[in-house]
Amino acid sequence: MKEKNPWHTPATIIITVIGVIAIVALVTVAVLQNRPVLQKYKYGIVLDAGSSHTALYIYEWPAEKDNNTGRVEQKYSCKVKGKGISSYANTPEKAGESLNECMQESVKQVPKERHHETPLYLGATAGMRLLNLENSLASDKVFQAVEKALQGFPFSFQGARILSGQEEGAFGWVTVNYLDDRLKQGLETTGALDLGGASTQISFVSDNYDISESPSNSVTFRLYGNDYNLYTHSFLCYGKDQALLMALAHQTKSGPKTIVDPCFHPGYLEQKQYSVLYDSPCVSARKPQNPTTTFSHTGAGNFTQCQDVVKKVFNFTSCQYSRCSFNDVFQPPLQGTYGAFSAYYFVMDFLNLTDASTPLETVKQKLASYCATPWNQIVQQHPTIKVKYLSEYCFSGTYIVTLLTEGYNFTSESYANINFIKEIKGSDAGWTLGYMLNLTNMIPAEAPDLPPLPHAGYVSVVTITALLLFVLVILSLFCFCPGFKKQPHIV
Ligand SMILES: O=P(O)(O)OP(=O)(O)OP(=O)(O)OC[C@H]1O[C@@H](n2cnc3c(O)ncnc32)[C@H](O)[C@@H]1O
Ligand SMILES: [Ca+2]
Repeated sequence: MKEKNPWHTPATIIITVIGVIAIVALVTVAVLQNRPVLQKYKYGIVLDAGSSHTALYIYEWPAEKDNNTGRVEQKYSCKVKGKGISSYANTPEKAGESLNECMQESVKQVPKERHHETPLYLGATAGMRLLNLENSLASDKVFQAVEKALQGFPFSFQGARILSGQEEGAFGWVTVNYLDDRLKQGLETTGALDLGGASTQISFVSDNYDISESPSNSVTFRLYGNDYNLYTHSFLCYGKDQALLMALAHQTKSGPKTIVDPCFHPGYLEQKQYSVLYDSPCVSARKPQNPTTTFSHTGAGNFTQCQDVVKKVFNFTSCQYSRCSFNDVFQPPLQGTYGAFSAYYFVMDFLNLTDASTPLETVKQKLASYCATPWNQIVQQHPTIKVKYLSEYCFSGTYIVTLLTEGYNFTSESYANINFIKEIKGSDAGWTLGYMLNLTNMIPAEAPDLPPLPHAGYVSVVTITALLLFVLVILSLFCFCPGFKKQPHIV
């Protein structure tokens, strides 16, 4: 006699098969219905026409989610060869031509079917601000040439313009906090420090400060349901190239034939032209009366003396507000952490000083020893680095430390809150992303309604519930239907 398995009745087999089919069907429908839609992307292009060079960035985001949950990421970047567009004041057509190579590459990078709907923006910063101050006709011509060149590409060109200093500072802050996911999550924000060639920006949220004390330094945002009261200031002429010109102008007031500059390495010697040095609105007013045509620029390599020279480019004597940074500019108390990018990063990275755990005192000691290193030794140690950059790292490092401590009032303690960064999660830190997010209304004022569960959680809950229901049905059949009870079958 063989006991037959009581589950092997036609009824249980049919119920089991139907049950399994039902569960598979239920889970499949739920997963398909709620699966993220096949990823199609949209694109936006921003040209950052800086004082020293132009860079192109292509951003990409999932097509279905452009106004709430989708992340915008940098897909591609291209460094335009040559100098910034403001350097083409005398040959404006060349400013337009200079953009062709990167633009042609963008045509390949963005899928063809998206070309016509991809917005293209050009924002110019301090180089064009200075050219506009000096010669507005020349700056208009440069813009005309650039616009003509950009209109020749298949994208949706949205115009070329000069950003105000407030915009440049505020959009840099938006970029850093967007990439760090601080805005969407309503987390404490991080400040943004941007050091360009011709201007520098500081932007941060400081609680309990009175906006009305200096309304021009205040920008208010409502992003993802949170209000932000941002302090921002852009110092024209305080980018590292113009600051160097100002420091040299201080040392050549009397029009000497030779200067011994503590911000350059011992043994450094270069003949420089007065006409080139004073060819900028940041210094032109200080031009000596009867200078020789050239002067010998020699180095002494002394950090402390270099700091004294650098301090002379700041004016600390007057402040009409409750507190100031420098040049009679209001600045509320520093607060929180800061991301320092562009030249802050390039310079501190070269000097191996980007580690946030390096104390300010150590930074100064390392700079002092770097500045004191003879020029021929520096050149030998770094054969691949552009000589112009190489010769200026001592000045630039000293300028950065002086700007942060004497200018913005960072102390040994608060200096530890500065992170020197180039990019965040693969996207470069800078104003361009924030500018595009703003112009495409990609950051909503109110928090988007998100589904209560993430997709994976939703699928798990549906699967587990279906399984539980199935087990429950089988158990109840087993308990309450007599035909399902275990019975010996006599064969
Ligand atoms: O914001 P503005 O003032 O318009 O200027 P920019 O946008 O052209 O300025 P960048 O941040 O691109 O660069 C800032 C400065 O850093 C310089 N720079 C770029 N790469 C560098 C490197 O690797 N080492 C040293 N300096 C560098 C560059 O020449 C500028 O003087
Ligand atoms: Ca810049």
